[in-house]
Amino acid sequence: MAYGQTGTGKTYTLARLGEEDTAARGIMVRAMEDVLADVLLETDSVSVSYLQLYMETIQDLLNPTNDNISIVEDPKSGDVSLPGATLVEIRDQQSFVELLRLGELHRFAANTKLNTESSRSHAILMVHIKRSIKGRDSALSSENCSNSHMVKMLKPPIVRKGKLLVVDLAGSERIDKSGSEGHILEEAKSINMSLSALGKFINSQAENSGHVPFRDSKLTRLLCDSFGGTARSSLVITIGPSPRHRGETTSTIMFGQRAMQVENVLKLKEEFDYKSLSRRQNSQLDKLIVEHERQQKAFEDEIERLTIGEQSQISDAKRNYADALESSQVSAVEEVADLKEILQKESLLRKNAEEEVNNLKNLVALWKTSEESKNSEILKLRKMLKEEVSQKEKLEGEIAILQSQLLQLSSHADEVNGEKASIAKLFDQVGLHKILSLLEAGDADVQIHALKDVANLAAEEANQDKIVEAGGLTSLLMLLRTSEDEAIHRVAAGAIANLAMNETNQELIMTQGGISLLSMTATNAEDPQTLRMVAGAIANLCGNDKLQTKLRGEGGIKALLGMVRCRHPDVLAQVARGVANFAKCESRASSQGTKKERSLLIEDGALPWIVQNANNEASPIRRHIELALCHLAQLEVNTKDMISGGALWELVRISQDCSREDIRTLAHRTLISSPIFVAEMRRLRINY
Ligand SMILES: Nc1ncnc2c1ncn2[C@@H]1O[C@H](COP(=O)(O)OP(=O)(O)OP(=O)(O)O)[C@@H](O)[C@H]1O
Repeated sequence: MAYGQTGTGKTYTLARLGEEDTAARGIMVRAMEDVLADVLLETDSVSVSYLQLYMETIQDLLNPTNDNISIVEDPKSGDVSLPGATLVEIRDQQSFVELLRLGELHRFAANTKLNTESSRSHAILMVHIKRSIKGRDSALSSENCSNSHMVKMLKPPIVRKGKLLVVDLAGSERIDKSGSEGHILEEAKSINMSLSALGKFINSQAENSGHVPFRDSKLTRLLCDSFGGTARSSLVITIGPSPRHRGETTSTIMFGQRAMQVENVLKLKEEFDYKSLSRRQNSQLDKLIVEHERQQKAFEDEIERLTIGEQSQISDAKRNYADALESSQVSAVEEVADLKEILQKESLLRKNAEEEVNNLKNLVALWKTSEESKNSEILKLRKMLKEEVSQKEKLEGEIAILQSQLLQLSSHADEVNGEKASIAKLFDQVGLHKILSLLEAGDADVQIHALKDVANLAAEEANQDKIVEAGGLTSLLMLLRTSEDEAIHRVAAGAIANLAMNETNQELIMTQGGISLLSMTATNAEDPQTLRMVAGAIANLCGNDKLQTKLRGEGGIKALLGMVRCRHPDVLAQVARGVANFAKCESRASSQGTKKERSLLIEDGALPWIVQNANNEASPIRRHIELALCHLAQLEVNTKDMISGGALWELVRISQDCSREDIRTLAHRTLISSPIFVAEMRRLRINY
């Protein structure tokens, strides 16, 4: 606030704009520069009113038509405000300077109207500064919408306020000195009155008196919250250096001295910013509404989605239930049918079981009735058994005596070696049945002696039928089958060979499996005499026209030919005899027209051995083989094999060199009767 005599530089000090020279800037411009330098656009606001107080009337320098602005005092805080004054928000220094220029222009126009260069009014620049205090109400900016945050939002933000008054007081001068009168006088009185009231106001504050008379003028009413108290106050006093203004100067200095005694206690002014709170709450509410609508929409979508899913599941469950119900009904029907079938089977089984039980009951009854008769029969049988046992003991005694006699006779028979009279005597004395029964004796010596006797008996044709009828053949074959003694095999085979001379016996031997047993014995035997007996038996069988196929089929031919492994001439002679017998039968069958196939001997691979032994040194062998070749040559189907096997040369030799004339003739006749042999001999240039 500038106080001083008219024309001493108050306006110069406060209101100069200093546009051309920054050093000439007044306090108003400099103060605004300081304010704007600290302003934060986000939180702070700076707004300005520019007024003048003239004749106790407050006029708006920013809007001259607004010329009677009333003062409002807050009874609680004591704050003074001018709600009717134009309030312009300042963003930068330039706009403020423009505003000051506009205000000065209006003030200058008023002074001109009054025909004075002097300022006859108090010019008042009011700068309002507000700053929102952050941090204390940070919750208000939260985007969250929880209840706890909502509670915090009810607490309004704080706004810190400041007010700067720059007052260019009208000049103080003594009325008498200025010599004014009329309106000027009234004007001067008004100025003096207000300055006087200001002086009293300052005095009372300087003296710290309980009563501060600020209602005496509008100037003090305007300044009551800005000078002293909680405000910081600065007073510029201006004086005129001329001695003639000594009194004014003294008065001005004394005014200043009093003002210096005013004490002030600075206090921050803060208040709740309910407007900001309301704006923020509205904004927050809008966001909450949007969020709520979004969540509502999401909830409805989720409900719809779940409903669709549930409906799908319900329809699936219904369908599955229907399927399950249908399949369970089908399976139930099938199960009932199965159970019925099982029940029928069980009923049938039960019925059968009941019948079985009845049958068993009947059998038990029968058994009980027949038990007594059986018991008596058992007693009878036991009695018979007892008699049989005593009879058996008696017979065993007889057998022992006979065995003794037999041994004596047998040794005697061996001594006379083949005397038929002795054998016949034996036959008559002992009896065939008893001799055959000794074949089963446990004593090996008795057994072999009995066997030799049977073999000797079988050598005579008269005895053969009797031996067979008495079961001798069966016993002999049994010995081949069961005995492991080769001597027994040899004698038994000899006996069988003797019996095999008879055509009827030959068939019996075959029927009772004799071929297999003889073949088995031939395979296992090593002794040439055993082989000779076996070969002799088979050779006899080979002479039976009816048994050709069966003999060969049961392995008889192979067994016969297999025995040539033993090179003993007696064995080979029997083999050759068998081959000749077999070939003779085939030849006979061929001439009768019952055989047309190739010889079974050739089939079984006998030809090479026959050709090889056709000129054997041993005459029995050679003779049988020569006969065999002649018989084989009788079959036209054998000729090719015989030619390729070298038999033709042997036949030619036989027909020319054989010692027996009948064989020579047979060979010759055979050769010339075969066109194939004739053609081959011609091809080979054999001069025949
Ligand atoms: N320090 C100064 N240097 C130069 N000139 C000055 C100085 N102070 C004031 N003046 C000049 O004196 C004249 C009057 O000054 P100014 O108008 O500021 O006085 P005032 O105290 O405001 O007068 P009033 O009370 O009548 O309005 C002006 O022309 C001004 O330029």
